[in-house]
Amino acid sequence: MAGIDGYEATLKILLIGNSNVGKSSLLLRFTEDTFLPQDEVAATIGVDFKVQDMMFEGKKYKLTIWDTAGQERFRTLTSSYYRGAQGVILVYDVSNRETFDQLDNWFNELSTYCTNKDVVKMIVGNKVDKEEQRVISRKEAEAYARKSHTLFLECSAKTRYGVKDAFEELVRKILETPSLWQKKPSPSNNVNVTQTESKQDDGCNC
Ligand SMILES: Nc1nc2c(ncn2[C@@H]2O[C@H](COP(=O)(O)OP(=O)(O)OP(=O)(O)O)[C@@H](O)[C@H]2O)c(=O)[nH]1
Repeated sequence: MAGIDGYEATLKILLIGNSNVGKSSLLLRFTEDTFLPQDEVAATIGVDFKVQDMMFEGKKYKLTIWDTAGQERFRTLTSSYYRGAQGVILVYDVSNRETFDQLDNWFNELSTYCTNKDVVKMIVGNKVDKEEQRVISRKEAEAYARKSHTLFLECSAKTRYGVKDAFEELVRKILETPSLWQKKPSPSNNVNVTQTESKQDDGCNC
C-alpha cells in the first residue's frame, strides 16, 4: 500500500567507480535524458544526488541516486554515502582497462562501508559507443561479474543505450529483496512498505 505521499517506497542507489568513467553522465541521462559535451562536464566534488520517480509494475517509487566523486581527493565522508544504500552501481569505462581493473578496489570499499549483505550490486560498462577503442570485451566483464555474484550491463550515457535498463534492473532486484526496503512492522504500525529518507536508515545496516 502506498504512503500518503503516493510512493510505495524510497530507494537509495549509489554510483561509484573511477573518475571519468561517466557516473555523472549516466545520472544526467537517466534523470534528464541529456548528455553534456566534454567541455561542459565538471568533475564531481564530494557527492551529488538527484531524485527521480520510477513507475514499476503500476506502483510509484522514489529513487534517490547518489553520484560520488571518482577522484580520491574529492572523496570525503565516504562511509556516509553508503549509509542506507539498497543498490550500488559500479561503473567502468569499456575503453579504459585501468577503470575495469580497479573494480576490485571499489568492491573492497563497498564491503568496508556497506555491511548489509543483501545490498544489490551491479557492474556497468559505460561508453560502448566507443566501439573502436573498446579494450574490455563483454565476455571478460560478464565472467568477472559472474565471479563477483553481481548484475552486469553495458551502456552508453552518450547514446542512451542500456541506461534505463540498468536502473530498472537494479530496482527490480531491490524490490525482489524485501529485507532491503520493507520496514519491519511495529506493534503501533502495521503499514510496512512506506519509508521516508530518514526512516530508511533505521532499517538498514549500511
Ligand atoms: N563517448 C562517451 N563519453 C562519455 C560517456 N559518458 C561519459 N562520457 C564522457 O566522459 C567524461 C567523464 O564523464 P563524467 O560523467 O564526468 O564522469 P564521472 O565518472 O562522473 O567523473 P568524476 O565526477 O570525476 O568521478 C566526460 O567528458 C563525458 O562527456 C559515454 O557513454 N560515451
